[in-house]
Amino acid sequence: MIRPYRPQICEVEPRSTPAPGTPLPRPPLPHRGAPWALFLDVDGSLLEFAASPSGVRVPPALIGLLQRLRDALDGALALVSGRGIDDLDRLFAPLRLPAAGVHGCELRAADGARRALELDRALAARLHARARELAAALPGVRLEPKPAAVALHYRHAPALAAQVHEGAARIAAALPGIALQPGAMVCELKPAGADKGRAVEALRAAPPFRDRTPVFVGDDLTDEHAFAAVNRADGLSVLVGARPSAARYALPAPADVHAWLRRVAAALEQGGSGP
Ligand SMILES: O=P(O)(O)OC[C@H]1O[C@H](O[C@H]2O[C@H](CO)[C@@H](O)[C@H](O)[C@H]2O)[C@H](O)[C@@H](O)[C@@H]1O
Repeated sequence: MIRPYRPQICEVEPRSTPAPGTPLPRPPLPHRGAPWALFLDVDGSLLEFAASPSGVRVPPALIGLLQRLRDALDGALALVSGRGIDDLDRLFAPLRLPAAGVHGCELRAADGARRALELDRALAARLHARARELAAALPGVRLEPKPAAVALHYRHAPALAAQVHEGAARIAAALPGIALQPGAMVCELKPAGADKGRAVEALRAAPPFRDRTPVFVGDDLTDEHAFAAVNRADGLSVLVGARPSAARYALPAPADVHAWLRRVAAALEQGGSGP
């Protein structure tokens, strides 16, 4: 039997500059008097990866847990994803949480107000046409069109990874204003001005996120922008998995994220876990 790889995680306080290869510590629990704002990535962090974007399973208990966290944080809980916000609402129904979608192209504030970075129509048409052509030339590569972006998935054709990245890089080079966003068995093309770090900063500019310690949990390269943003704000950056990262804490897998979030919810409901 092949056992899934579970990186070793140690239980010590983080050092400011861990030596390369040193396991990151597990994240702490909230303390009284230092309220958190929680920002959660979705695929690979809250949800296990699936064969296709529509194949993911949201455990029913996760919906209840997110609801508890939102209430205990006075609303300061947001999803920050490469998926569009409508897709997030469908997955996490009946919740409609504050969110950043499509790597920060879409934002929904706590009061429900939405804004979106829109691509020029002609540019969007060229982007989608070039991405369709590339996917058609690479059997097994699947196209996921999104508002203002496009994802080229090669989970079903891993041998084509290099061709997908090279083809996507050619598209980005030909279309000013479009940038590459590599991810888990995927290469995405998105507006150059959008990333998850800016999305977290935009959400933090308004209540209930403002003046709270930002805590970001993510697994992928797109999440590095958000790790950097919360590190700048003296927040907590939590990597799901094990790889070189700007994150200062780590958890091995989504199941461990759920377990930690349950402890966070319990600590918040009891008024914080310490002085
Ligand atoms: O920022 P995230 O919430 O982590 O979203 C990143 C991308 O996630 C989805 O793709 C990934 O998950 C799929 C389902 O498990 C998997 O099949 C795929 O290989 C992964 O790359 C989503 O489809 C993308 O739109 C998101 O950008």
